[in-house]
Amino acid sequence: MRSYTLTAPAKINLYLEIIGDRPDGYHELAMILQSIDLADRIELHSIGNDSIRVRCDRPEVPTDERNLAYQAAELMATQFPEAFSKYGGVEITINKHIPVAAGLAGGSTNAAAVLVGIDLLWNLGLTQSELEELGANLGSDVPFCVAGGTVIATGRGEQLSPLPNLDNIYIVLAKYRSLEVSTAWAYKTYRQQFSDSYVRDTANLAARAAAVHSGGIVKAIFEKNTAEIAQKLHNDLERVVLPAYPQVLQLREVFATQESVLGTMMSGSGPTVFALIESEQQAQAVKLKVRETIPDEDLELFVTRMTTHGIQIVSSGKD
Ligand SMILES: C[C@](O)(CO)[C@H](O)COP(=O)(O)OP(=O)(O)OC[C@H]1O[C@@H](n2ccc(N)nc2=O)[C@H](O)[C@@H]1O
Ligand SMILES: Nc1ncnc2c1ncn2[C@@H]1O[C@H](COP(=O)(O)OP(=O)(O)OP(=O)(O)O)[C@@H](O)[C@H]1O
Repeated sequence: MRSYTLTAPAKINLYLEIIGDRPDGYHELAMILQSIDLADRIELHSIGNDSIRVRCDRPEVPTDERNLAYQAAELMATQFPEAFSKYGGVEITINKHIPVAAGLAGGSTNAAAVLVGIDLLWNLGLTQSELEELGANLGSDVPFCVAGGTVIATGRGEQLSPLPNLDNIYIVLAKYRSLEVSTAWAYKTYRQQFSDSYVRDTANLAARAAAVHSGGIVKAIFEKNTAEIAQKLHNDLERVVLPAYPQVLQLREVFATQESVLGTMMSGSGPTVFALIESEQQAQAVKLKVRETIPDEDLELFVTRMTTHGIQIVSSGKD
């Protein structure tokens, strides 16, 4: 039986602008997504029957069909029934390092790793864009998780165009373990409160989304100007999440007062807040300072950095 081990990195949103609503109930977005060097480890084993099994070292993560990795395997089985019956089922073991329900695309990146891994296990030879297209059926962040790196994402998040890769920028992440924010709630509340500012003329949506291409942060990314990138961070969802979750607002404020923090923002629909920092040493010092300021054990802090890659294969085997 064959097996693959892959790493599945988390993402942060350097930019998230809500442009309008869509007939499918989702929102039209202009985002810049960035892979970070904090990754789950996913093992895939072919098993000799037609079942899909998921195991995870975090008890709070469901291992049944609610798990996005399970859904990814099920999607592959449905799309490629001949390969499924030829190679048999799959056992997926997830070692979590990415905080759960954090706005860091933890489930989405696990699903992306399963798509990439099953493509290999079943010798399907799918292209990256075919894998991204399959991923869009599972969630808006999944296509980006297949691609990785530094990317502009438009549509509902699934239309990707690559940017020059960023790396060597350090990040401190802060998340309260027990705090979860529903993504659906965040978008719904935004729509209720701020839909006046939406672009109503759908013909203009693409033009408005493209405006981000020439926007300040994209220019800063092309110039690899870290301080400028950090100044241009933006997330519309902060407008609904910060007032509703004072702890998230406090993290933003604590990061903003640290001298070596170049910029700080909430990632996705939260509740994780990140800070961009020039060096690892400074990032470690910021982590210590935040810990001192908020000595709450519920607060998780991570030092990580931007990375240029998405899903990576660590090893393969036959048993
Ligand atoms: C907040 C982000 O993580 C930023 O990258 C994404 O926009 C959300 O990505 P995701 O969790 O993969 O989202 P999905 O699983 O597709 O959708 C979760 C819920 O978020 C809302 N949603 C999501 C994406 C989008 N463009 N518009 C939306 O309104 C929908 O209510 C949906 O029911
Ligand atoms: N493989 C998975 N890993 C983590 N959570 C999962 C997974 N599959 C399903 N879930 C469920 O999805 C919910 C959201 O978890 P996840 O870590 O994906 O959130 P997130 O980082 O906020 O995602 P996103 O940034 O894409 O909105 C959790 O409450 C969990 O029960």
